[in-house]
Amino acid sequence: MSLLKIDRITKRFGGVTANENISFHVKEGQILALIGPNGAGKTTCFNMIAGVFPPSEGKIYYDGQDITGKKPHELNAIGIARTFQIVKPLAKLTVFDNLMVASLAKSKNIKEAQEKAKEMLSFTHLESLQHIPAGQLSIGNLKRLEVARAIATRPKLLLMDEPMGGLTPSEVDEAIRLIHQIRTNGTTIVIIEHIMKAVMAVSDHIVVLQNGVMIANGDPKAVMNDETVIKAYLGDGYVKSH
Ligand SMILES: Nc1ncnc2c1ncn2[C@@H]1O[C@H](COP(=O)(O)OP(=O)(O)OP(=O)(O)O)[C@@H](O)[C@H]1O
Repeated sequence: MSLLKIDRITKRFGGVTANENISFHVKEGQILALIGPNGAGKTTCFNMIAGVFPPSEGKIYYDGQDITGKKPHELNAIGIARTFQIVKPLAKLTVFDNLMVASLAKSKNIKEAQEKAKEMLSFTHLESLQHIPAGQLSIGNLKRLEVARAIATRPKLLLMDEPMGGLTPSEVDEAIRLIHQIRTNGTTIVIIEHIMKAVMAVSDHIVVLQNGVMIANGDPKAVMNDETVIKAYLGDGYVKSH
């Protein structure tokens, strides 16, 4: 069953058409990667799903419900969470308190929120850093905190905007493991990512955008071997996988 269905969405900013007539769906329990060159329209598409702004045309359905034009807090309440490309923690609060703030957004029960915050610390391997102000974390740990904050609200659908940007190769491997674990725990994921190794390691399905238009949509191997995708995105030096 589809958890998320994007139905012919278009977004115009004045004279710029950032997304044009885009349709795809994400099955429950799957990971869909949204890829494409800089300026392709990936973040615009995310912003519409996350309720930052509505599409100019088209509809978005979540769990069978029309959510077009709903606000981020309304979407959060029905199980949609998001991580940002530029991570913005509450810099002066400790790692633990950042997770408390996130947990309390869902449950007003302090004990329950503390339990959830501890569970998220352990899940993202941040226990040893829990008393440190979030502003002092490395990029890798900040990205982990960002994921922990998003999943503390127990989402059914998690939108991840470039979770691996700026990570070292071993941190990328760690992030891949974390994403698999989140999916195993029952969360469906849509991820924007530029690191192709990570995209291939996590995704069940890939959608490729270029200049606001969807140029491919399908199984990762088939998409990566598609001539249009290779030309548009991967470059002539890319070697097909078989
Ligand atoms: N708020 C806005 N107002 C005007 N134009 C915008 C706005 N947001 C995005 N655009 C334009 O829409 C197009 C798509 O941008 P978008 O940020 O969605 O691409 P992207 O694929 O996420 O790129 P990147 O990989 O660099 O983050 C670009 O031409 C961008 O300049």
